[in-house]
Amino acid sequence: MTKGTTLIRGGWVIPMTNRAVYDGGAVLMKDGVIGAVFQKGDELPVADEVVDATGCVVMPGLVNTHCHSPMSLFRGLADDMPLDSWLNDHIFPAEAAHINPTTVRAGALLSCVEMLLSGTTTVCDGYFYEDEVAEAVMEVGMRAVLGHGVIDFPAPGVPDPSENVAIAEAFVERWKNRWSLITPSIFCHTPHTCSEKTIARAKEACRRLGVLFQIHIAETEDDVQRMKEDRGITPYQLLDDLQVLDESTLLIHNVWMNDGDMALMARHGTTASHNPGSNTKLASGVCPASALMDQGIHVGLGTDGAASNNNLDLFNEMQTTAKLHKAYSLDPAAMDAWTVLEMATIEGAKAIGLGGQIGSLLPGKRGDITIVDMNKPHLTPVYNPASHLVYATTGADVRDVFVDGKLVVKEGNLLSLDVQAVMDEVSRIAKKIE
Ligand SMILES: CSC[C@H]1O[C@@H](n2cnc3c(O)ncnc32)[C@H](O)[C@@H]1O
Ligand SMILES: [Zn+2]
Repeated sequence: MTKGTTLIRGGWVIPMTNRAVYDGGAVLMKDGVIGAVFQKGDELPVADEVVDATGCVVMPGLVNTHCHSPMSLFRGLADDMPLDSWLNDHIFPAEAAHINPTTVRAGALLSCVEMLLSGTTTVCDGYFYEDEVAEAVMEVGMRAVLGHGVIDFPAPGVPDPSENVAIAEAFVERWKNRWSLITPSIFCHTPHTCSEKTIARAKEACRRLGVLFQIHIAETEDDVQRMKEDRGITPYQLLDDLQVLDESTLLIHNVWMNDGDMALMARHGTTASHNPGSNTKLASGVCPASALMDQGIHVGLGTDGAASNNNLDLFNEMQTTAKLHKAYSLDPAAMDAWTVLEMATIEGAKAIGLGGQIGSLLPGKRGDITIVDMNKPHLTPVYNPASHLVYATTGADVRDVFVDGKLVVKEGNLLSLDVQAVMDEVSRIAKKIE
């Protein structure tokens, strides 16, 4: 099923343009774009294709605001340890030994398959050999913001760090107008592993090319302590001094921050990615996501890579988000289901610069739609579909997925490629890694 007109009818339509559920509603797509959303009783148009979504939720495709898609290669390789040893003793050595264009492509394909099958239609990614990630994204048929990695030591595909920003810039030039579903970007690793000069040059390139700048920040207490000891400022003050904070900068993690840091983000319109699965597994801490949103900051949800999560299921991430913040604040009303659903859809889309294109079923936006089957024992009965999406659904409940109006997952099966072959290739590579 490709473009033309498609009518998805029946079920609970949750457009995320407001906090409404249209029981027995319908959605019309025309030429890959949302044409109209109907409520029960509205006269429905004739369409080329009709999808019966009775017993299902029809919602915008989920938006994963932070991932390193090739890292599914390292899923389960190093668990139950803090970020510092996970990264320095296990992941960086594994990357130095095993990351090359072939392995990046295989890992990225596997991650894209996992994300699409679990209802995520857009991912904001960052890694090395990002051209290979882009090729994988195109092959599978997903939407993505892809950041080429920048770090001030030798990295996969970037043996000479003095060329890191130039290589990232060339990636952006190559992909800027290549395929409508791919938006290129530049990803600086952290304010510790990139010098002030590197960060400033990378952001200057992003401004000139009109693309998103991404950076991990304040992930652990030690990250912030070291910066305070070395320079007497917080990482946020550093980025402010370097004039990096604006609406096209996505700050990832934001765990150890103070009121002044939040005020800086709010003043500049800087956006945030909240990654509770990774932050809890690495015991990094809890991002003050509610306080950020109270300041008007757009906060999206991210899985981070599968090596620190260890899955890429945004339904799982939504549940973690809601429960973590309730337990942490001792307030059961904190992070209610609608707030979390907004983070996984419209707020995430805004956070990565795609708020005008995706994240809700507003007429004129691209046709990225996830259909979730509620006819399951663990989703019965249905009083409130929004509640089920956050507290009871898993990615395995996703039935159909459309990206840009094209059906890519049908009845739980990926249409674009052979999933077993993708899994086999990653298992083959993993034999050399262990
Ligand atoms: C330039 S981004 C790719 C780079 O980042 C590493 N990475 C993956 N997850 C994390 C994390 O949570 N904190 C810091 N760095 C991370 C990844 O291994 C790549 O080397
Ligand atoms: Zn990350």
